[in-house]
Amino acid sequence: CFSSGWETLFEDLFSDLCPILSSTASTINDLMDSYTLTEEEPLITKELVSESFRCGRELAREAKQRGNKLVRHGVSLDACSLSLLHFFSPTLPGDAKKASELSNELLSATKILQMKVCSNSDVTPNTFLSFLEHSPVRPREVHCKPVSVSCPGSGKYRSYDGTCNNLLHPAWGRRGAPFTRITTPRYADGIYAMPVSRSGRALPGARVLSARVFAQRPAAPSQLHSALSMQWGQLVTHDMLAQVMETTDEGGIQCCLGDGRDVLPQSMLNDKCIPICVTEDDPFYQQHGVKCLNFVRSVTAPRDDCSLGHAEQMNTVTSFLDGSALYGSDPKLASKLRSKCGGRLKEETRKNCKGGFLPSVDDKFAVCDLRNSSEPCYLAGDNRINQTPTLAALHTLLLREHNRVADILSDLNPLWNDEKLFQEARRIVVAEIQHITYQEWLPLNFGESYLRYYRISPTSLYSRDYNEEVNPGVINSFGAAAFRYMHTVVPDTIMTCPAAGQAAYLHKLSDHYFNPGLLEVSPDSFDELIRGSTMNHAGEADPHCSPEITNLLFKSRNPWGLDLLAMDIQRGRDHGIGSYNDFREICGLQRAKCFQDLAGEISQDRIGTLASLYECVDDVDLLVGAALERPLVGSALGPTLQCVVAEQFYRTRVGDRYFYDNSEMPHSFTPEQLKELKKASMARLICDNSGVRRVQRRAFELEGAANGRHGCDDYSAIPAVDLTPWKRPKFELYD
Ligand code: HEM
Ligand SMILES: [Ca+2]
Repeated sequence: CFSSGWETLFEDLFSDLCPILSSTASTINDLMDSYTLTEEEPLITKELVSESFRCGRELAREAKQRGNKLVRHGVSLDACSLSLLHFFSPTLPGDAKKASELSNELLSATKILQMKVCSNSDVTPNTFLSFLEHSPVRPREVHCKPVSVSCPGSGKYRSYDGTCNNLLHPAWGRRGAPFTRITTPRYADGIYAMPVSRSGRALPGARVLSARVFAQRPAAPSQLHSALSMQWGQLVTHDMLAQVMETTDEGGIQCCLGDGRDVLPQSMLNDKCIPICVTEDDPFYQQHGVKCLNFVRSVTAPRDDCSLGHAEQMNTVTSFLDGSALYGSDPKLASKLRSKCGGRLKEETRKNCKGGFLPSVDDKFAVCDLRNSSEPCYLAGDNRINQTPTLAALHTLLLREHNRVADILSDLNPLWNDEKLFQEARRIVVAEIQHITYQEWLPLNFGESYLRYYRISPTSLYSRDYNEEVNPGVINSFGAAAFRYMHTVVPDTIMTCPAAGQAAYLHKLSDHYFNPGLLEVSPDSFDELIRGSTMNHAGEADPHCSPEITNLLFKSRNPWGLDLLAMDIQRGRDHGIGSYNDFREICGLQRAKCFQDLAGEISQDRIGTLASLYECVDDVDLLVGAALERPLVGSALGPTLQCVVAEQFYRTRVGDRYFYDNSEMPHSFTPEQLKELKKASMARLICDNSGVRRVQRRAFELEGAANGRHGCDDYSAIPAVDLTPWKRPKFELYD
């Protein structure tokens, strides 16, 4: 198939996989020359698959070496670049890095095989990919780990990395798993190339969409939700998913000239770069002469069986809502976070402060944006911990809760050792996180009656809904599009409030990215920050965002920053998320044939905006189209986003064997214990773990006539979880 006209195939290959790899063309030529097919042979032979894999491996390795070489020649993010902050959080552990490299090899192999097969027959690229989905093709040379997960032990407690939750499919939901999908991906070549419009032309730029759709009006404050509700949402996100960007062995990848003046020339561009272009008439960036925002593709993961096929991105944390942001998603980090005494997590004490603080990270300047080394920078189970002070404060609250629970358990059962105390405290805190999320946070944000109707929130004391056929893995479109709509509720300020009745301070969010110093300005700072988040308004859930995130994200000391909404749109494309129309269809709405068909869900002026930006209704990105839908009653979301978000939280509950209210499992809580756990609330977490003494009963909602403040000692208003049911008979060590 490569004997005639294959030079043009290589042009395609290079533009899709490694656009600037022309230097390696000769290597590929040699490799391809060895391909010959006879009429009698089947279209995809074992030899052909092996050759494609060998060739794909070669290509991927050359691309990697080229990336490293570019860095050695000075194409790298400099130490004070704000784009570097975007890379602060994600670092890939060794095993994940290996998996990502294998995935790049498999993707290149798939591309080569596709080109080979399609140019040699009348098979279309899409038919080829459907064939691969239905009859997995796996190169013999590949060695896959996940298939060999073994599950020893009684399994009373969750593993750290999520393996063995599902005994039939022990790899489901694990750290490092590929995201799952509910629609066909929209890659231009069906495999990995960035999507284009129906006509084949480029889609509208992500920044143009962000500026025209999301930033065209100032964001309004919510009249119902407190900033704490937004913060819990981000914590839930960080528990369930983390995509990380590709890096070279030397560090973050640079795609723009240092000061954002332009995209790097092709010859200097890493093939994982997908920079966000800024137009000359940009309402904000034009005054700073910025034309390029650094952006890099997400790390991909091989399929569980290492077969060929389209790209699937890697979830680097456990998909379960299992406290992994607090405890870590891998045993090594989990062990580092433990004090190994009394079942406690490591904490640091501060002069004149009663409560503990998260431990300090080893290399503060590598992950925080500090002025000097005396400022705090924390270590937690999730490496995005230092992104904002309110996120760090919520982590601290949970750390304190774990240690509080461990201390009480230790008093109740003095013979329990560190391991038993730790695992039981972890089990209780994870149950509290699940309860607060499913009974308090989800209903408030997405509508109580809807969630009950679709059995997303459990209704009776125990539930018997665990289903081992339900994959708890995070759906790609949930993480790379739908749930990111909640970026619209990020307020532009952080509030600290000395005490009820005293004047509160508002701090600009953009002055505090990657610097959690606000927690420790004075001995009362932590309490002031927690009190402030219960009093500050979240943003309204409408398609308008704060400039603090659309112009000034991670700005550090610069006059401009990144644009989170543009990043969300670009990320959706990077992950090949299906179009808005694809999702309308699977969510039970009519597929629109023209823009006007959207009128049932989207107002006329917003349809006009979409039509002015996109060539064709099929081109509309999921996040952009769905964000413009009228919200459902009681929910922040319109029908399409609601469908994706609800599907995810259904899977997260029903696909988790350890979900806190599952009955009839060896690890189920007793009825007395479960009744206590169901008293957990955000307000009680605050009361038990901070110096805040008065708080509204429903802390995710602002204080109001129907949600007055109560003293923390008012246990009928803010019930406490009584841990007495965990007391075991004196001589029973472990059950
Ligand atoms: C101050 C508040 C927040 C900031 C600064 C922030 C920032 C970010 C950043 C920088 C990313 C990565 C973008 C990329 O590279 O693609 C991200 C991803 C994401 N955010 Fe937020 N976010 C905030 C709040 C929230 C909230 C409240 C939610 C939901 C309730 C949320 C949901 C998500 C989701 C689902 C992702 C994708 C995560 C992943 O794939 O790793 N974020 N956010
Ligand atoms: Ca998790």
